[in-house]
Amino acid sequence: MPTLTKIYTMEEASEHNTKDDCWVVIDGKVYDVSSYLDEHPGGDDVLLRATGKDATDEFEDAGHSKTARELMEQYCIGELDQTPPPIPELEIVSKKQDLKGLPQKVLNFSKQYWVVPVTVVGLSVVVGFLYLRKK
Ligand code: HEM
Repeated sequence: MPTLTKIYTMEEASEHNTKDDCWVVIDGKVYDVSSYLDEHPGGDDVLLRATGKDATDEFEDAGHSKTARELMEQYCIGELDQTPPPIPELEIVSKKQDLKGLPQKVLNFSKQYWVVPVTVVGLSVVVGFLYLRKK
């Protein structure tokens, strides 16, 4: 009969981070080492510091023996949820929405872009006319 493996998220596993309730995550597996803390030859402090994250590197760095690896199976309570987090939907911001943030005055001005050149040409005509009349 197949055995059901309990799946935990890293968030769930990291909630167990005290001397009385200590879980560690090593190589995708979750271990409840609460009862092993006092016996651990490497000390309880290293295990407590290894909670709330993937402690695979720390475990491997300590150079654990084959015996240690066999022993740890006793404490395995499940596996880590490895499903990748969903990719957030890209927020498509249309140009129209983008313009919503601009002040109304700027928007109104951009609609009347022709006002500036027309004013310049108009003034030039008036100045030119006055200049010619003076002559
Ligand atoms: C279920 C998990 C674990 C078990 C069963 C376990 C078991 C053991 C055992 C039996 C030893 C004695 C040396 C050996 O036989 O290799 C040991 C040493 C040690 N362990 Fe662990 N360990 C576990 C997790 C960890 C973790 C997560 C870390 C690091 C964050 C760690 C760090 C150490 C250190 C630093 C030593 C001392 C090595 C030395 O003095 O040479 N252990 N462990």
